[in-house]
Amino acid sequence: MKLVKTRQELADIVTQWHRAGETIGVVPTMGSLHAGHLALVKALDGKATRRIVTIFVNPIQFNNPDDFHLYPRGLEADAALLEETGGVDILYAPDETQIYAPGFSTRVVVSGLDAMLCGGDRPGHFDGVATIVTKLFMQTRADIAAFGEKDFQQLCIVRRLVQDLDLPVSILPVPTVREADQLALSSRNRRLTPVQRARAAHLPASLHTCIAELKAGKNSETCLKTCWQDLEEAGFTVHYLELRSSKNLQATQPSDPSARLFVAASLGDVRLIDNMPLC
Ligand SMILES: Nc1ncnc2c1ncn2[C@@H]1O[C@H](COP(=O)(O)OP(=O)(O)OP(=O)(O)O)[C@@H](O)[C@H]1O
Ligand SMILES: CC(C)(CO)[C@@H](O)C(=O)[O-]
Ligand code: BAL
Repeated sequence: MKLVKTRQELADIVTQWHRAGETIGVVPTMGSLHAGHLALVKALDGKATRRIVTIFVNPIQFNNPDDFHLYPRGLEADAALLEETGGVDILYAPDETQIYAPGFSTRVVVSGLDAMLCGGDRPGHFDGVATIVTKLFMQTRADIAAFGEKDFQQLCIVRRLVQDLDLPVSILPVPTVREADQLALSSRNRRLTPVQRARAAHLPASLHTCIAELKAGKNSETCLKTCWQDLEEAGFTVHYLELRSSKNLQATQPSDPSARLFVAASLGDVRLIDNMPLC
């Protein structure tokens, strides 16, 4: 695996790959890699002949400066994990100068999908995500890109932007990888204290309970209210808990086969998200 830090070096390599008829797969990340990220790399097996993992903690997608400064970072450990796992040709870890030149003022806005759920309590977040993802697609010239279903709204927004801008990349969704207690793996989990980490298991457990009740035909407003209260009793501050369609993220009913339960909730200043389908 080669560590590449400049967009010029990356451009030289991907140009050669394209000339040689290689298919390029990319996994965009913000680092502090875990088994969820490795599952995205693995999902490219048989779909790309060359694989790039990008690591860039993108300042413009953070609405909260503390969240940006406290975001876990560790390039050496990330590089070692990828090297040990194998199958990655390039780790692209640019600094800010390679991404946002002085005077940078363009934003990619996927309107509609960006205002709800995480877009509601992280204003501007998805403009930052759509902008960096578009830039990473251009810089890596990827044919295929893997994204996790843990960040389901992000996945929907990336699909929309690829379709709307005719970008020549296909999007590969990858199911959420979970810990033994069902907590979704996330880089931010590292910021939880041991007590918070133990409590965090309430998040997937409450979603499972809520889904079982919805499927049993109980009133959906009551189920969501009870689930919200359960989470608050477990120490969470709940930002949203909503039933939405996986297809278009619009509000929906439990009888909709595409219905999915979405949650964002914080323990202290660590904000966690999760989502699960009803079917
Ligand atoms: N548990 C997981 N299972 C599958 N994919 C995941 C998981 N966690 C993250 N991903 C995916 O990895 C990619 C990079 O995400 P990112 O680097 O932000 O990691 P993260 O663990 O989601 O961190 P955080 O949510 O704390 O920012 C995204 O496509 C994301 O959906
Ligand atoms: C897609 C992404 C790498 C863009 O910064 C980020 O939002 C993430 O890690 O999910
Ligand atoms: N995993 C999504 C990136 C973020 O929370 O900013």
